[in-house]
Amino acid sequence: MSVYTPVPQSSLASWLEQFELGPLLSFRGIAGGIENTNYFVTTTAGEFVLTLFEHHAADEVEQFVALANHLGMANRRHPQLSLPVPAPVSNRDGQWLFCLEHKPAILCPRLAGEHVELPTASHTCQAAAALAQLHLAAADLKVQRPNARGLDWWITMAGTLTAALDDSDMALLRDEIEQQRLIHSDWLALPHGWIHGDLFHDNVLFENTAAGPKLGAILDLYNACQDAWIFDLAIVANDWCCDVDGHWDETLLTALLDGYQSVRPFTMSEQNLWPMALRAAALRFWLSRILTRQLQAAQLTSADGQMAISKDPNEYRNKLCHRRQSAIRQITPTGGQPDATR
Ligand SMILES: Nc1ncnc2c1ncn2[C@@H]1O[C@H](COP(=O)(O)OP(=O)(O)O)[C@@H](O)[C@H]1O
Ligand SMILES: N[C@@H](CCOP(=O)(O)O)C(=O)O
Repeated sequence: MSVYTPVPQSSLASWLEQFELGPLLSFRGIAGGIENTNYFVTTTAGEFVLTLFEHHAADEVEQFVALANHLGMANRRHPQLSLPVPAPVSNRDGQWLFCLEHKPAILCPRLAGEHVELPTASHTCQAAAALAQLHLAAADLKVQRPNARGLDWWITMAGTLTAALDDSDMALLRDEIEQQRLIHSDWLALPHGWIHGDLFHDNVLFENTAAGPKLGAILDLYNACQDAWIFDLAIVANDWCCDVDGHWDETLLTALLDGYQSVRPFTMSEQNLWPMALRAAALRFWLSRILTRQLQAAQLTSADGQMAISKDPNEYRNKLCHRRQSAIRQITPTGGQPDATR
């Protein structure tokens, strides 16, 4: 499980004394995370999630939390929105960012809902609509955070992988980066803003209601940054709407595109660059999964690592190959909005 930093019960109990949350009743590590250490924590005041950031400095955490607070406020101000994002709880002094076991740490309310293993059209449509709402609601947030896993990072990563990849994967990687480089000025002209950056289906919770599934939580804003909005939707498409080899589920893809465009229709330039956005999104997670594997292997050989969930990088290589080979369907039958209206 992905608990990299153990927190002893006595440390947690005394740390919790600074909040108005009553005493610790129970806690347990959360197996599902990849990057950070997470615990479910129960006190007499309710259920919370403790996150210890394994790879982020305190100032980066402040940026994510600024985004979470901004979205949370938009959600409260506009009840028609569906942006349930967890924002941290403050202690008696108003402090919400802490150092626990030498790591930046926050405590958030546990939001309602469960993970969905096999999203349906309803799940996918709601997630896509929420993503478009997130894009619009974050547009007036002043905090800046460029994408640290964009083109420059792909080029740097490729330079480190000559020994790790075979010749055909290396050729694929180099060619894809070159093709992305060629359209980069068009990419920069796309509608941009804050993106979630990692809205995989394991980062969304749904509640079961009498009226059907209802989006309960949007989690893990820790890859949030500024980039092209359709790149964010392409990340969702590649995870929610196809099999591990990249073959589309047309029903889910239609639900995704309809859900997003019910809130924010595409511009012409977004429609044109959608195929390249799908490829860019596949490339980004192929590379980050390779890096995660390498870091986890290094941790285990240094003997201080614990069992961690590691996702298969080749899934995203295969999706990239599929996106390069297949004819990509048009986003809208009637064409996108002129870019001037964005
Ligand atoms: N506020 C929350 N409410 C409910 N569950 C949460 C909350 N935060 C995290 N979780 C649970 O913890 C899991 C891991 O959290 P996540 O932020 O995705 O970690 P990581 O960054 O390590 O991938 C989530 O998939 C979810 O099951
Ligand atoms: N959801 C991602 C993991 C998160 O991305 P990272 O860049 O923070 O490692 C995946 O499934 O690969």
